[in-house]
Amino acid sequence: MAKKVRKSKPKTTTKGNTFKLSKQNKIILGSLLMLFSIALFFSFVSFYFTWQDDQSLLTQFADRNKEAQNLLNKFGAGVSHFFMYKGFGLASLIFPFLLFTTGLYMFLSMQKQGLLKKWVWGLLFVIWISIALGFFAEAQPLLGGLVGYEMNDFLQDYTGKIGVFLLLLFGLIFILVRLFNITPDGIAQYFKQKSTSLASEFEQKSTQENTINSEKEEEAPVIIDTYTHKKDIPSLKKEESPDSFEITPPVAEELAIEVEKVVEETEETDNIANKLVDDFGEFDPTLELGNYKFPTMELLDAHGVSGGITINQEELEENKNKIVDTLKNYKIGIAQIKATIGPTVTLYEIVPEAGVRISKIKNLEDDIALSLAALGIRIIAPIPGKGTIGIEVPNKNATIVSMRSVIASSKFQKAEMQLPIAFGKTISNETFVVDLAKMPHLLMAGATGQGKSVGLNAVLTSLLYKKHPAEVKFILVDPKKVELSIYNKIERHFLAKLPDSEEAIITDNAKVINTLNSLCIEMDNRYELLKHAMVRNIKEYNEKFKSRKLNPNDGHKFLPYIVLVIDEFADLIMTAGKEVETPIARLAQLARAIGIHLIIATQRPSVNVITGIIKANFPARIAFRVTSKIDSRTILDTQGADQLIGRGDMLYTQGNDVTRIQCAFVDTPEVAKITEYIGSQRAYPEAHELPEYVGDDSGTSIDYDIADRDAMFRDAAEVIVTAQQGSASLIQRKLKLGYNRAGRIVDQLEAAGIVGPFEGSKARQVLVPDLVALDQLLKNEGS
Ligand SMILES: Nc1ncnc2c1ncn2[C@@H]1O[C@H](COP(=O)(O)OP(=O)(O)OP(=O)(O)O)[C@@H](O)[C@H]1O
Repeated sequence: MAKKVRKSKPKTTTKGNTFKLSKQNKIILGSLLMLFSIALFFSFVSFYFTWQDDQSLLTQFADRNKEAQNLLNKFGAGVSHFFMYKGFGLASLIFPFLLFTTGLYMFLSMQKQGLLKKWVWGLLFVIWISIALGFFAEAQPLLGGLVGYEMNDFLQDYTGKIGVFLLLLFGLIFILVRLFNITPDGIAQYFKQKSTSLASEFEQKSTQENTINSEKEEEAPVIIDTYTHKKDIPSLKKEESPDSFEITPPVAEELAIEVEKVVEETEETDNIANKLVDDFGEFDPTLELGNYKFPTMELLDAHGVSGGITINQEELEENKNKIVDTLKNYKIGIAQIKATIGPTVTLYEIVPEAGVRISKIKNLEDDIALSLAALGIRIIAPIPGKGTIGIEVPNKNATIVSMRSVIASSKFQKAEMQLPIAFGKTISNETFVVDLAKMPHLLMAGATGQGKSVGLNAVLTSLLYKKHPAEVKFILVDPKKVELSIYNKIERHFLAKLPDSEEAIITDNAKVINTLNSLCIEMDNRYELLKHAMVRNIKEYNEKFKSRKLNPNDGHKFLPYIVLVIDEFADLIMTAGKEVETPIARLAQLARAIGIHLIIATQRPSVNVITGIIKANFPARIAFRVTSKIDSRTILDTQGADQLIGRGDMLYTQGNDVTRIQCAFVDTPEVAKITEYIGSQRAYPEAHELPEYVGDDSGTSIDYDIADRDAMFRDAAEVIVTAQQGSASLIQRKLKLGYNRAGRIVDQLEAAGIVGPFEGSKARQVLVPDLVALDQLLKNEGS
């Protein structure tokens, strides 16, 4: 990981409009500015003494024989002439100071907030001084420069000398009040303070004198009354002692309170993260395959469709008449009729005459369909949110919606989604794009030969066109063994698999169970990471990781989305039943936040395949044509899928609304070309590895044979003894093992007498004090 960090090239990054420099560049630029400002300062100062001599030189810069008197020679003479003579005169001296400060800010990487203020005030000063000098030292135009002279000239033309004077005075007041915070109150306060301090000084002096006097008086002889024997205490007693002198504090009103600005402390982790981002730029997960090229549009076929949909006027008229006549038979008058032509069906929207109840039309749905005598008619009464009645009539010549056209659509290209999928086109010919991450899982059903596999390919193709291999991984389950095998070529780019499996595409049902359980472990691990990172979902987690706020040494890493595709779910449920259903249900319930999404396709949408628990967790569903109304209800909870015309004609629902879509068509050779294109590029060393899962049948008996011990047994024992903490998660982390395997090793450690028995939530006690004792124990065991 550290390697990757070092590799990340950009020293400067542009993020939005902010321009960030690396620390080294700041030092370089800062020192350049400081040195330049010093050069400017010297040339400006020497300009005052040399300008007359150098004036003739200004037109002869190219002549190398001529030398200027300015300390910085021709450069100094030229720049100074520009700034001082043609510019602001003496006030130009402020520029080197501003530049020097800017350089210093950069050099020390200080916060930039105060700098802008300095520049604004600096420029105001420059203008004010230049005008003021132009006004008061009219005889010496060099002091105010050309700007000062011209501005004075201009202002005097309009306001006269007095006007300019008043304007200058106002400028001075403005600067004094705003910049130095000098107010009449402040001045009064200042004099008051002065007078009080003078008074107290005076008092102090007089106190000193008093004490001297009293000392003197104390020395005076005490006169004792011979009659009363009372000491005649000198009159001093009656006088107030100087100690009782009261200093009246200034009245609160007169005190101007100055509020110190609270400087917000920034969190240290942020600082470190910001520094890392400054130095290395944001973490780029795609860097390892930095040269990866997304598949091009040429790989997809247009399927003979060049333009949009052709409108067959005759057909439109014919269908309209049929609808009007049919409805007339049922005594339903039509006030208005409108047609929207889609790729496979045309939607006729009808506004019935006033007084016709929509429920009447709804009841006649089947009869109307029969009268229209066409396959695939669907009546929507009323169209949700419109109050019209829709009758979908299939076009005589359906237009194929090519994958190329939907991928090329700006809706898909501009989609700012996490996992955008272009399914096809709606009835109004709009490209239909949805976010798989929002679904968050998808159920697809349809009778055989109606377009499921094409639909799955459309989903996968959409993701391949939009996502980098670092961002998404697929787990493909294909019991039919042939449908998804073309994706083998992108194994090391886009596929994820179990550690020891050879094939990345899973065709064996037993392996599916292991994979699903492994995904559950991955889910738990990811939740653990999210918890430590204190974020709620994968998007926030990855953003935090990219901005280098999460330390890879704590196990944090960039998390790709994982999309699990199961092509024939019915087959799986029939053979594995609960063993498959339980992890699927768990994943479906919990995996959405951590970026694991399921796509399940099935031919047989019966209730024992799509069980209640699965349905409850798959709100997004797609139905291709099915054979019965019951099947349609099983998938969509409504009928309609039985009236589709097949060949990619589908209904999509994500909650209540049902949308009719013509699925985009992508043929197997096209997919092969895409996978070939991706597969021929540089890849990761191997497919993305899922956590290891060892099935329960491997047994967890406590009587382990020494020979049956796990290969990592000794390493695990050393980890446990060194840390003196008997926990499976420690082994898991340190040795990068799956949860189950680590659990099994802990059992073996218990059997070997290295750790104590299970103690509930507490870690097990470690019975071996150190590595020497462990070595001894294992040696004795062997002998
Ligand atoms: N979107 C589409 N546009 C045009 N034709 C399509 C579309 N989808 C499918 N078809 C046609 O239907 C045929 C069967 O499609 P597909 O192989 O996807 O069916 P399926 O439902 O997966 O069948 P099975 O379950 O037997 O595998 C395709 O070969 C193609 O000719």
